[in-house]
Amino acid sequence: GLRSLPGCVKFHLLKSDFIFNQTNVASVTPWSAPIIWEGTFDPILIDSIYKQQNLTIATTVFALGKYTRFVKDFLESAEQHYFMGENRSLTVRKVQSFKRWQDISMSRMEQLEKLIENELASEADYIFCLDIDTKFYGPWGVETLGRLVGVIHPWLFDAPRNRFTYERRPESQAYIPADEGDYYYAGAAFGGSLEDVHHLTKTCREKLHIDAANSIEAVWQEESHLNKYFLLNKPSKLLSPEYMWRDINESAAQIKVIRFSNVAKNYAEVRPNP
Ligand SMILES: CC(=O)N[C@H]1[C@@H](OP(=O)(O)OP(=O)(O)OC[C@H]2O[C@@H](n3ccc(=O)[nH]c3=O)[C@H](O)[C@@H]2O)O[C@H](CO)[C@H](O)[C@@H]1O
Ligand SMILES: [Mn+2]
Repeated sequence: GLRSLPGCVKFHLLKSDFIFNQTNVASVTPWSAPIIWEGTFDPILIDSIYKQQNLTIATTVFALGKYTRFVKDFLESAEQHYFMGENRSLTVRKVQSFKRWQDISMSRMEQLEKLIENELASEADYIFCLDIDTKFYGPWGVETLGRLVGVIHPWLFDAPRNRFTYERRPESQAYIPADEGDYYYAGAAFGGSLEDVHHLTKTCREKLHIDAANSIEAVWQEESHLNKYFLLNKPSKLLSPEYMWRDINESAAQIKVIRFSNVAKNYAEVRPNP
């Protein structure tokens, strides 16, 4: 039997298949936040834990101009894969639009900040803010919930840090120096508690306004500011690129399941400006 020695740690080996499925990807950040990949969680167990909490999850998408064409597939695929089997309701509202797609994309931060303040903070427990030129192909469930959640960008998940497309001009509020940064996060999906996402959107809105006043626009608009925010405010959970993939027809060895993906689009045709 085991002798109990002073200062001796007993290891309990809890062996279960799903823990050992995924071997070639990091499933934890250097600040000890989980990175969610297929095989790092038991969907049935985690469902049963969250079921008892009776949570409400708000999800926002913007569809302005020709991007309304993406709404149908987004919603129909969400019905099938996004928090499967739960009650849903849909609210549509008019928002201000802009002439440049960059302004539409960036303005989401301020619109979200106000929407959370005025309504969602009292109505939901968690929120996800997603791009509309997207579609669900696999399960997205309670394993994604956390205080502050970022998604690793599908183009840069296996790239070295020096290739990350952070804003590199010190004049911008989104500036990240060459030797800093943890991951490159997608602008197309982020989430968390209403309080944390409110702080995120408020901070990004403030920084976007300062940049605008200084006549500088970050290289990837609000995505650059989101990356700066996540550098200074570490996400409590990261989602792997399974949760924001490039295109359904592309593959990578690390991606066992595509859950949510960009839809291929003709940029010149769908956007109001280059
Ligand atoms: C995969 C990913 O991380 N995508 C990001 C990337 O390019 P994307 O090419 O994904 O940007 P995009 O053209 O999808 O625009 C972002 C979003 O703005 C909305 N929209 C845009 C234009 C328009 O005419 N009507 C409209 O409704 C719509 O919700 C769209 O999903 O960089 C953008 C900022 O540079 C955003 O951070 C996107 O989230
Ligand atoms: Mn997009």
